Amino acid sequence: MIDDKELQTAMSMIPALAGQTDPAERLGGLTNKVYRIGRHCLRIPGAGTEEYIDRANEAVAARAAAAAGVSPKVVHADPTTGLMATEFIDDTVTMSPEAFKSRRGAPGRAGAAFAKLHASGADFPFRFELFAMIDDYLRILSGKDVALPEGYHDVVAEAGAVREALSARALPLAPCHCDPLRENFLDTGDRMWIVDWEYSGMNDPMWDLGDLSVEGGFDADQDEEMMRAYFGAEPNARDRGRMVIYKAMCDLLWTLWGLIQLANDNPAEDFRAYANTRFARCKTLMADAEFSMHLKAVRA
Ligand SMILES: Nc1ncnc2c1ncn2[C@@H]1O[C@H](COP(=O)(O)OP(=O)(O)O)[C@@H](O)[C@H]1O
Ligand SMILES: N[C@@H](CCOP(=O)(O)O)C(=O)O
Repeated sequence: MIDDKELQTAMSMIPALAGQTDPAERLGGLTNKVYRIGRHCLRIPGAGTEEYIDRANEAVAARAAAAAGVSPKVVHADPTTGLMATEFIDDTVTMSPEAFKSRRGAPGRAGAAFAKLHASGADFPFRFELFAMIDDYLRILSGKDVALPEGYHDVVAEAGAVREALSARALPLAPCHCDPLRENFLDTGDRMWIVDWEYSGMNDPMWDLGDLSVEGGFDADQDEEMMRAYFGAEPNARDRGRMVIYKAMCDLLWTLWGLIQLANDNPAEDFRAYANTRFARCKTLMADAEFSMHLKAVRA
């Protein structure tokens, strides 16, 4: 008997879970409550996520990603409340920077999973556009009592050159995950599953690769392995450049996401430190001599 009112209510709303007697095991999760219950994974949306997550978009994307063969089958997805259940994928390792290093071929398997997703032909309802997302998060934050890191607006202004370079030679939009945290990658050793479609949308496909590189703490060899598996060949300077530029840009965006968590009193971690660390890394990456070289390659 599950002794948790919220969990019981959630289960009662999902036909596949109603009346289940298997014990519920709480899994990791930064903003939501995620449980394993028998053959299923149940996700109860976290407080405040309705401000910035479109659950109808997520439901479409999660189903399309499952159809593309990169994500577990969706058993239930309520486009209004965001209550979701998927098939639980057994015998996987939830990825971490250490696991991406120690599990041979893991960056390549992640690259191959992205290639499958991006080439799937899926049409996600949301358009994930970095600078529109920054504006949106700034608007949400303007109604909250949280200070931006000093110099944030200056760096956004500086990123104007990045925006111009990226749009000068824009790649066709692809259905992207857009939030490839390492914990969203589940490795069987033969293939990489991807979960959690909350932020997904049509996007520049190189965003997914750059973001995973940062989240997975990849070194240059791991970047190359991921890109070679993705392209099925050595990447050209322009694609490599886009990937590297997005490493800094995802830090610029997720800094604001961290501040929203801080304002919403999310207890999962110290989100002031999280935002400061991401913003500092963004500035370091943008100041690197290689960054200008990659910008040049993107424009060429
Ligand atoms: N279908 C699934 N099968 C196995 N494990 C899963 C599944 N879905 C999620 N998980 C595990 O639960 C964790 C948290 O899920 P996630 O949806 O990413 O929550 P959050 O968005 O709050 O981080 C994942 O890191 C993964 O380990
Ligand atoms: N987009 C954020 C993390 C979102 O985490 P989730 O666990 O709520 O999906 C980031 O990249 O930091």
